[in-house]
Amino acid sequence: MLLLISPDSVDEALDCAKAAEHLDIVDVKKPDEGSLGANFPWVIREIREAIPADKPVSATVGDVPYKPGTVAQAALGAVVSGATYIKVGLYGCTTPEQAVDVMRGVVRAVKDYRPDALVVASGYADAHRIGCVNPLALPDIARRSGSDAAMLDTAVKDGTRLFDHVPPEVCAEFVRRAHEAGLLAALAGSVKAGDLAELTRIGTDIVGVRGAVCEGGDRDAGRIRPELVAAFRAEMDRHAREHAAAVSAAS
Ligand SMILES: O=C[C@H](O)COP(=O)(O)O
Repeated sequence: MLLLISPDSVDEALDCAKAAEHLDIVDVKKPDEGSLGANFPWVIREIREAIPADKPVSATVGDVPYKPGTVAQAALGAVVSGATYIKVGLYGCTTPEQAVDVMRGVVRAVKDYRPDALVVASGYADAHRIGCVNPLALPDIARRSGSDAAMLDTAVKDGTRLFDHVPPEVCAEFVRRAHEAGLLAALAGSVKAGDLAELTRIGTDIVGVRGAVCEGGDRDAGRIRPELVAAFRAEMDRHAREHAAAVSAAS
């Protein structure tokens, strides 16, 4: 499982860089503009320059409306700025057809510019609170649009978590559908170290985290701490070892 960490500024990304050996993807966002709020192009560029070249930079394009042209242009901005994971939060899409429309535009805009960049179609575990597409529709939306990954995060950061809205067995079905479609499955939403056993067991490819690696567990007032990133990674590695041992004992 890969660890994606979301700094909100160049300063925080520099703290991520201090823990670079413990993380896999640096995800640029602007949390004060929403769960998948988009940051400025120059921030993406500066963060790309600040972190080791072997660590991919991801950028969120926003909690987007159903405006395929606008979103495709924003996604191009993210990839031109140096991100190679382009994450789109399908906030304003109320049907899978609308979501596929948006993501097809993004895939074309991104891959015409940089064919090796990965496009991530993100829905929300708490979709019922905001009226957007159902979490389990995401793998098919990602497949139909030519995206590379399906993701879930939470839209409302009020302390409720991924598993509060989409229980582990439903997340397992999400991962199963994503893999069946040949996609990566990414999960986030106030994930804590205590969720890692389940996330590992169900075969999650990427776990996205912010609050759990911020001081005081506070994604807004706290700042990402390198030692918390290292501790979270140690827990991930422990669960990976335990899971591998259990699988081999059962076979
Ligand atoms: O993509 C990951 C998100 O930034 C997760 O943030 P969170 O762990 O604070 O919900």
